[in-house]
Amino acid sequence: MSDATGLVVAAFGRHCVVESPDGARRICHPRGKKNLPVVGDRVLWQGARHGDGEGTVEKILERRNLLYRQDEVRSKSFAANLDQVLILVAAEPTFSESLLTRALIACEAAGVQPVIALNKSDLVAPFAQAWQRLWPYRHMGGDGDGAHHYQVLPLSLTQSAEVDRKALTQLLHGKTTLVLGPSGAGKSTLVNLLVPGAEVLTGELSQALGAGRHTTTSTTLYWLDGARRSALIDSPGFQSFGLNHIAATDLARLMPDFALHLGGCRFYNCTHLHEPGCAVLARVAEGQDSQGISPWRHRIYRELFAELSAPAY
Ligand SMILES: Nc1nc2c(ncn2[C@@H]2O[C@H](COP(=O)(O)OP(=O)(O)OP(=O)(O)O)[C@@H](O)[C@H]2O)c(=O)[nH]1
Ligand SMILES: [Zn+2]
Repeated sequence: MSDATGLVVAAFGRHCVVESPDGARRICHPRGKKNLPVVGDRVLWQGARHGDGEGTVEKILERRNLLYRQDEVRSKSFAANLDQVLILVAAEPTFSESLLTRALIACEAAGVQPVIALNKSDLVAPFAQAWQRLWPYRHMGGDGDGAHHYQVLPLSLTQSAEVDRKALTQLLHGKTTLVLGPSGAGKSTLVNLLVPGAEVLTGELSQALGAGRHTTTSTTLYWLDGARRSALIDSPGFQSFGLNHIAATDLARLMPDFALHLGGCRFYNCTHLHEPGCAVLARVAEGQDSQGISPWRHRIYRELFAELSAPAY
């Protein structure tokens, strides 16, 4: 029997669900222990000989990109072959700027475009404050054409559902988008708004996969259109976001507000922590300057630099 192609649309531990081009789905198991398939992977698979309807993933086709985090002890892949990542935070609970920055750096390192959404604009005062905290992200890398800033989308998923659905549908059109966000920001609300019946679908998948198996975490791909061109990938929340796969000396290049000034330091191997003649340090200041670097961002950089320079043990 020759191998067929398919797309991984769900992953639960070591098992995954592979969708064929005709839309049929089946549970598949990876061949080896290494190189587990992740959601978004294009794979070659084969049906089992004994005909229980399940299959085996024979090969993972070359990935365009892979977004993952690398904590001290383990690596956690989010998904592969992404066009963009939607990072959903909210006015409340207050989001961690460090986690946001880490997610953005991981996106830059993977070569995937991040978009930030700030939910709960109906909570007027906390929203205004959060929107202000996001000022550097809305302007970093300079203003004007070709500037490398991040799109920041205000949302109120429960109060202006229809308006938000339109904006999001446009943003996600024709793309494969991973949604990341801390618990409580409104990720389930967003998925259910865009994919009516998502909960039922996930329930069915978990049940099919869960029979006699331990299923805890899951990542699921949902199609947003009948033509199956726009996809939304939902993955479990996270409390930490390790970047141990990134070298400390690469951090500045992956932070657009720092990257803007990299040619200007006196020393070619400047760490932008303490050196005289550092063009990055010269731009660290309070206030609204699209060429500037907020003290918060520099503090996060300093922490990350220390974390990634520490010897592994
Ligand atoms: N005020 C307000 N509340 C919202 C909005 N969107 C979601 N919520 C509420 O925020 C809470 C968290 O929303 P969820 O969608 O469950 O968030 P989640 O990110 O999936 O959180 P977990 O399930 O913990 O991962 C719920 O009580 C929602 O009703 C919004 O636009 N405004
Ligand atoms: Zn420097």
